[in-house]
Amino acid sequence: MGELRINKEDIIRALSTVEEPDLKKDLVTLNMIKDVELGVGEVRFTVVLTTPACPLKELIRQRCEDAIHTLVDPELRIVVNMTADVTTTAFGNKTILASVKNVIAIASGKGGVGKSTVTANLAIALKNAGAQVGILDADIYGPSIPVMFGAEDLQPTVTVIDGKNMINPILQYGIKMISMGFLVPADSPMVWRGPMASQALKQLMGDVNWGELDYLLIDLPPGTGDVHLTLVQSAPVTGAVIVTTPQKVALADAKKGLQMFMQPQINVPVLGIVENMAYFTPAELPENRYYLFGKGGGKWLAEHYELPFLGEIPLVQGIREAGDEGRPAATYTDSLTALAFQKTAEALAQQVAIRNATLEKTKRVEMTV
Ligand SMILES: Nc1ncnc2c1ncn2[C@@H]1O[C@H](COP(=O)(O)OP(=O)(O)OP(=O)(O)O)[C@@H](O)[C@H]1O
Repeated sequence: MGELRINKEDIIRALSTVEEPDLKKDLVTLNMIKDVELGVGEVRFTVVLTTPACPLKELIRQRCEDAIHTLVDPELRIVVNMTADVTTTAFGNKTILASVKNVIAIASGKGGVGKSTVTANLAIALKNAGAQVGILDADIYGPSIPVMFGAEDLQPTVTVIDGKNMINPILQYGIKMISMGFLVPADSPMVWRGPMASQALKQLMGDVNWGELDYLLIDLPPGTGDVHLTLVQSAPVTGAVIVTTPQKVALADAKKGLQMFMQPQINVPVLGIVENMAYFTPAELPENRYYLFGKGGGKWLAEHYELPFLGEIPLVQGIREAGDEGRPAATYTDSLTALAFQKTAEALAQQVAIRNATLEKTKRVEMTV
């Protein structure tokens, strides 16, 4: 114990044998170990993860403890403080969304597959893990985020910053949010809404006082259209998530959605697929699963395109009711539904971290068309 005269270098050497399972480098090389302090019979240090929603948190902690016990002293008391500093590749000469670390587009090919529901609940799950999260509801054809968060009667306020009018996002359940619904009248004709939508999206990215965010989730309209192009042309998008149901028709449209992001001129990494309404589970029989829309379609799509499968969300009455009540299901943290969203959010945060560690910086898409 104390008389072995352990020093900080011994601890660092031991921790440099612990590999970050996703990033495939050791924790010391990745600069994830901070504040090593030795006391009598005890060592304390901090592990700075790449996301607070890291699904490997406990595994990493265990491996650190094992390495020190094996290589330094089997008796040493170890106190590991796990924190996170969310990574980004978007900083630099970025002017739009300058304080947002990761812009994540949530898309679906087909309408009504639950894209907004998934966006709302992933945001809550990421926030519950400790991240700073915002939602930009860019779904011009049915901006449902305000209703899902019970915010439909709220109006954003404006603050003047450096002589410029900035819109303050609405804060509900710890999520900063803004919606197209606040800017584009829902009853305006479709032909107007198209060009207005692109303009409004630029405004919602550029003129909103977002503050510092780890993740900004953009709820896109279904399909592939002007709003999608405006997004990738105006802001560096970290990656896209495709939401689908297991149904054949939804999968066919989901393919179109993901192919759009994968086009060489657009080249936004697809972070993964979420399968919503994967199976029906009655509240009174949570063990029973009924595959109403077919089984495993989302997983198949992910495998086919060699993309990560982020998770499956059951079809449950509670999710629909929570959405209608204005309080997303993931806020009821002890439910099975919240667990499904938590797992999916962790898988998403993990893919963002891997993407930031391995791929090149996000760029705005330059297009001449
Ligand atoms: N897993 C689920 N379980 C139960 N109901 C769900 C689930 N996912 C979505 N819903 C319900 O399905 C309806 C459509 O969902 P949502 O509005 O999220 O879809 P969307 O894909 O965003 O639609 P849009 O085409 O309007 O953009 C909503 O009433 C929602 O509450």
